[in-house]
Amino acid sequence: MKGLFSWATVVLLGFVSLFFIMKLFSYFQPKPSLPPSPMALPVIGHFHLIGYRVHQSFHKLSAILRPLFHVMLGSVPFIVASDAAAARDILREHEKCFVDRKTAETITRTGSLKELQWIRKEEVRKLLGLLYEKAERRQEWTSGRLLRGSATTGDQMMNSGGSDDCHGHTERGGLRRILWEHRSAAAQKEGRQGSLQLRQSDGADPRGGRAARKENSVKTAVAETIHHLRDARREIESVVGLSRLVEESDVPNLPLLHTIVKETLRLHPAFPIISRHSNAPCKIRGYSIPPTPESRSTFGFSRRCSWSVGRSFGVDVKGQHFHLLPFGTGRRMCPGMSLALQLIHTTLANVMQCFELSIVGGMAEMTEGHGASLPRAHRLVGTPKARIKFLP
Ligand code: HEM
Repeated sequence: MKGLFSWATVVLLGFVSLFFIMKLFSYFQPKPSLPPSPMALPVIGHFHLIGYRVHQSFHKLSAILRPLFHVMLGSVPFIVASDAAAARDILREHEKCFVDRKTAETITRTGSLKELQWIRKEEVRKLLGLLYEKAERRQEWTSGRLLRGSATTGDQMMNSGGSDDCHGHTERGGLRRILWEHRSAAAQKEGRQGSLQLRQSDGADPRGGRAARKENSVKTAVAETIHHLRDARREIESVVGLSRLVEESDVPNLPLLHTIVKETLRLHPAFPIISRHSNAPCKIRGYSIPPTPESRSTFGFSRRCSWSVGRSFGVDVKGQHFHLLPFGTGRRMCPGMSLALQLIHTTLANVMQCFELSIVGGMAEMTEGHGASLPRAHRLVGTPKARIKFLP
């Protein structure tokens, strides 16, 4: 028993001295000067400061530590940029260091968007058909259930056009086929730019992720729009009239609709945190950023502008203005942006044109839920009343 006790003491002393020797070594190693951070706890780092809604936790920290700070998620440093200038430094000035992300490859070609317009039209009509049905039966509608169909359009476009299945459940359909055909050629190219781009996407289920993002944006836009329906509808009626449905080609002539969508993306970004890995050491604002996982939050700076119905506030959502980056920017920005914007605008315009929507309870509850694609915490439940009937 006595021998066992002395062995345990020797092992324990060994571990303690190893710990102190390692500490001593690390003390003399040159350290990168990371941006400031709040007080960290041993082992867990800053996990105790991060809540369910990670972007909101970053936003709170950025009120004290803006514009650039770091948090330790366990032993992993996360650099967070929380204003437009810092985001610009990272995403434009040092873009080459932050183009990395993990896993699956995806490809996009701008021409395909036009070719596959029929799918989007079909999906929007399906949604309108469902709403007409609900209106006739005087049933309530739940945004989640109604929009699930249209949210799969992106996925259909990725797949459709395959030789044996027009809705393309084959690996070589549609954009996926284009990806297949061009992957090897594109991989050999040095500059991966132009209308054909080789990209990587994050997440274990990228298709589910982007469908959810678009679906959430349409739902939130519907909820936001309900407050500004009358003006938006007047605009649609003066531009398109009452004899036909709004088409994609009408969208550029509907500035109020654009403002509503833009404001929705600003107030409720479908993707509030965009994370990139740094693939090379770089210096930003005097801080040394090591080649480790890095992240920035669009949340802090995307809510600065004020709601302005009726006029666009001169900021675009296509990655040019670092105040508002719902689709990211640069080489790794969202390749589904044009598709998502087309769908959000036309779906919203068609719903506004055809239906009078009222929300059960009177007001839309806009509290944020949690999840990477930021769903709303409460479902939007309402009652549709048909204004004009276009479908048979
Ligand atoms: C409202 C809808 C959407 C929003 C707000 C959105 C937002 C984003 C954002 C912020 C990124 C990261 C960009 C960056 O790091 O700079 C991204 C990446 C991506 N998005 Fe979207 N997205 C939407 C819809 C879609 C759709 C419909 C598709 C496909 C059909 C799509 C496909 C992708 C892919 C493949 C990536 C990864 C790109 C890469 O890593 O290079 N997204 N998206």
